[in-house]
Amino acid sequence: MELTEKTQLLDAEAIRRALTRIAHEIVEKNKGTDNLVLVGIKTRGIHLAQRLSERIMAFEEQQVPVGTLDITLYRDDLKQRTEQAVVHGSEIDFDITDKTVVLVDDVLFTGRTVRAALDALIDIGRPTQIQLAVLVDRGHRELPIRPDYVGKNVPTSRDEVVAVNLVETEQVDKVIIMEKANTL
Ligand SMILES: O=P(O)(O)OC[C@H]1O[C@H](OP(=O)(O)OP(=O)(O)O)[C@H](O)[C@@H]1O
Ligand SMILES: O=c1cc[nH]c(=O)[nH]1
Repeated sequence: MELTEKTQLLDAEAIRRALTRIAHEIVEKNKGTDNLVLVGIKTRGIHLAQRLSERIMAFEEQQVPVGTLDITLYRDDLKQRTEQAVVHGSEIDFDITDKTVVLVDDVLFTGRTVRAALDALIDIGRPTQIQLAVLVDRGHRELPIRPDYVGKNVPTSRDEVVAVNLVETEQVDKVIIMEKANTL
C-alpha cells in the first residue's frame, strides 16, 4: 500500500508545546507527582513518556518513573479486517499497585492498542487509577476509550494515516497525515 504525505499537523515547536502543556496538566490533575508513574506504549509512546518525565522533572524537580509496554496490532481476519492487539512484553521495573498510571501513546485511533495495554497493566498490578495521554487523537474509536490528555484532536478519514515522527526514531519531530494511494 502506497502512502503519500498530505498535510503537516504539528512541527517540532508545536510538539514541544503540546508535551509541555500535557506535562503540566498531568501534574495539575493529580495534584503533584506522588504515586504517579508513566507507561509508554512502544515505540513512540515510550519516547513521549520519557519526554514527559523530563519535563515534569524540569518544573517539579520530581522523578516520575517510566515503564514500557510492547503491543503490536495484527490483522487476524482479512474478510472482516479486524485488528487485534497483542502484548509482547513489558519493562516496568516498579510496582504499579496503588499508583496512578498514565499510559502514553503517540496516536489514538480504534482504541485496540490501549485496551490491550489496560489488560496488561491490570495483569501486572492493581493501580488506583489509569489515565491516558496521547499526542494525537484521530477519532474512529471502536471501543469506549477516551484520552485524559490530548496534544491535538485531528478529524481524519479512515483512509488516512497519521504518522508521528520523532527525533529518537526518525531524526525529526513532526506529525503528518499520509493518504493511502489505494486500499485493499
Ligand atoms: O488505537 P489503535 O487503532 O490501536 O491505533 C493506535 C496505535 O497504532 C500505532 O501503533 P502501530 O501498531 O502502528 O505501531 P508503531 O507505533 O510501533 O508504529 C500507534 O502508535 C498506536 O499505538
Ligand atoms: O493513523 C494511524 C492509525 C494508527 N496508528 C497510527 O500511528 N496512525
